[in-house]
Amino acid sequence: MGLFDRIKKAFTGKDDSEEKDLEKKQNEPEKEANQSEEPETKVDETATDSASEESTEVSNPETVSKEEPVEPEPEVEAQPEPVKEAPEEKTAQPSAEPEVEADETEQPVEKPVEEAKPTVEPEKSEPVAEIKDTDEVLESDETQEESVPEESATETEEKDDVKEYDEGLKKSRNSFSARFNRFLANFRSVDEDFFDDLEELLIESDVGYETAVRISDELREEVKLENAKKRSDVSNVIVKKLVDMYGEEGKEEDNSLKFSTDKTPTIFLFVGVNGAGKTTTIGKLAHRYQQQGKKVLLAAGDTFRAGAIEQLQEWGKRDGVPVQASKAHTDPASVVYDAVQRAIDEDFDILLVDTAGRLQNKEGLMRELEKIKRVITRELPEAPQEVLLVLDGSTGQNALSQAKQFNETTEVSGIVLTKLDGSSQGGIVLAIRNELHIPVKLVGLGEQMDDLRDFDPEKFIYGLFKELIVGASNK
Ligand SMILES: Nc1nc2c(ncn2[C@@H]2O[C@H](COP(=O)(O)OP(=O)(O)OP(=O)(O)O)[C@@H](O)[C@H]2O)c(=O)[nH]1
Repeated sequence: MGLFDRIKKAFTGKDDSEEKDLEKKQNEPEKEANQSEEPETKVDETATDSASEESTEVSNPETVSKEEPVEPEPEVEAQPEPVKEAPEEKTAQPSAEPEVEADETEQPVEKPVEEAKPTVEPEKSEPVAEIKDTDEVLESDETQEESVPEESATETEEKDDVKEYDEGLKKSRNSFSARFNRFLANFRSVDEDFFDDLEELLIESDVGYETAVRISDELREEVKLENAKKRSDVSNVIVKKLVDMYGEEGKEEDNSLKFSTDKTPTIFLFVGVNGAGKTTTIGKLAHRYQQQGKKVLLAAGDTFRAGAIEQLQEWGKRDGVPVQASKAHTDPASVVYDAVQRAIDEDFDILLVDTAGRLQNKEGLMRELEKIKRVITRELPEAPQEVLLVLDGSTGQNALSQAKQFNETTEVSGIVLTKLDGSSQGGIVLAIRNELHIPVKLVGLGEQMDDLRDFDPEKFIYGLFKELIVGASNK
């Protein structure tokens, strides 16, 4: 079962693959009859697993004859399908986008404070289902009901997670849904223009140029293969393809954070350009580990900017955790050295290291980050357990090029994608996967302490495509 079917089953209780089988069986005699006239449609070897699995299934003519008659097809030229919660108007962009990498001299970074909390409108009563591991999802509902007499803490967290993804990604979702529906509204037939427009839609959604072309090429085959002609079928094939692709690309990916395997402190080094959200992410993570009863220390390694030290100290106060800091413009490597020593001597569990997002030039910054890393590894050979690159998800392709630059010089082990509660185009996750192969490990879904989540691809995809997935089941 592909990711699309799994997610749909988990959230709607419907299994699209079963419906598909049924439809296939119903259409089989028709196809057989046509085979004598038309050359066989070639199955693209690159087509996704779901499509090829389906296409290889052998239908049983006996079963077919017992099934219900084929539903009448709605008109191709029908009005665009109404899609729930997908307002046509563009959702507001954060008015003050942090100028990444821009000025070399001016310090203050404009912060999109206006975006503070996403306006959490009451969601339509969509049942918040839990996304489980593949195997669990495949289990029957009865099994789950029987074995869960009371809700465990993990389950409550899971539900909170789904809710947070759902609410946090609302703007991104609406923005993508609106584009997608505009695209479908222009749908007349599946021709070259259609695929050109589709490519454009995908590029606008930040999946990256190469990925957009690839998806659109694969869809050419799939639309043909599925014999999709009406708008709802075409829409279904596209959404399914996108969702399955998120799953496909991330199959080998390990999204979990690594911790020290002995008694020495775990060290996470945070890198990324100004305003991406490093300090905020450190503050949120410190809160999380502090709540878990861990002893947390923060290191103010951004000595380039006095404000950055104060900002981290503010978070330290809020979280109730100590901050190792020095005066502005001291060597950040020495601050980090002191912090590592302190973490070892005072038995801290976790040390979170903030770094500068900008120096006079890129080479200087990269050299500084290397030096900081060397200092850490010299003291604790297995540390840092993570070098986390923080990227502002709402900056789209800009985030991707930053990631490429950082990755060339610093060995990045994971990505923190922040501000996904703004109008990001979730496609950036796909672009990062396809072009960088670095796992996203954490996502920022707001500015508050609790608005940080471990990256869960399935919940993310549900948050991003909810209406389209649910809508696809109601076709
Ligand atoms: N909406 C939203 N805002 C965020 C998120 N993460 C960070 N921010 C905001 O982004 C702005 C910049 O965050 P910082 O943590 O200061 O970024 P930084 O990378 O440390 O920047 P420098 O300290 O200048 O290097 C702040 O206003 C944060 O509140 C998020 O997930 N969602």
